Amino acid sequence: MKIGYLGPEGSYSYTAAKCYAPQGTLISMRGFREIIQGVENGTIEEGILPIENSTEGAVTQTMDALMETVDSKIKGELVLQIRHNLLSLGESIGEINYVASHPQALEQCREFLATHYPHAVLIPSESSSAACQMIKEKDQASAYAAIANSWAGENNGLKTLCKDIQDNKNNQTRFIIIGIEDTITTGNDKTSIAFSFHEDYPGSLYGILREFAQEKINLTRVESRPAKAELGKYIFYIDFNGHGEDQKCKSVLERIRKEVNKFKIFGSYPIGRVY
Ligand SMILES: O=C(O)C(=O)Cc1ccccc1
Repeated sequence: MKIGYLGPEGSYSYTAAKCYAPQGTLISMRGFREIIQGVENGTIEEGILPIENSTEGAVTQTMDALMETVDSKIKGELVLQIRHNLLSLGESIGEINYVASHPQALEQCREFLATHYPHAVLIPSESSSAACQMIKEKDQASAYAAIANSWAGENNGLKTLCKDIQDNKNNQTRFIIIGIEDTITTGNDKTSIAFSFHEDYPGSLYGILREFAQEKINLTRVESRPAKAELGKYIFYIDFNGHGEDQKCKSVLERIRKEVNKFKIFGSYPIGRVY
């Protein structure tokens, strides 16, 4: 099984992919869009993408990329406990002037950085492990630090200057697995959908939420994202307990489809575990 992840090796996505498929063939990729495209054109069978974090909320790049999927669906999920470390080729904490990592990781360590490195220049990178590779090649490498896991650091000859620097000790990221095939009901599933309204009217969103309430279907996540057409237009994202093929969910989805303008079912999948 070929599984695409945001590489290079040692990223948090790599760790998540290892947890999901210890025997899988992991393929390093450069971005979330490439992973989805890879699944859709068959160069990889599955892809793993971070979708939300307990501190920072939605991974908006993934949310937006999901709206563009054609054949691929969410087929699974897992939650990864994430501990960030400050890594450098140098050994002195005081010398650091630049801190590089994936924007999500920089955000999750915002207070730590503001307290200890208020003057450091933050360098957003493609991934935490790409940041490790990049800083070790700098001329004044001891002025650079990366935020990543220690394994990514060791892989690049970096030392761990500071451990557990995430602002919230219980820092968890949920990853989704995308693939092409439909899943079957397991009895412990979740479904992800998105929709938008043609026009704004009182009670539009309430009407949708009421459908779930009436069937006693539990919502596990509600998000909105700009529709990117004009200010004030949104796409709503909802995750709920149940599989789209369960009779109760199926009839709710059919009713919702009639009430909204754009409607997309991202997939139904077994509720994931925490690693
Ligand atoms: O940069 C990485 O290592 C990633 O896999 C993206 C990411 C960053 C921070 C938390 C979860 C995923």
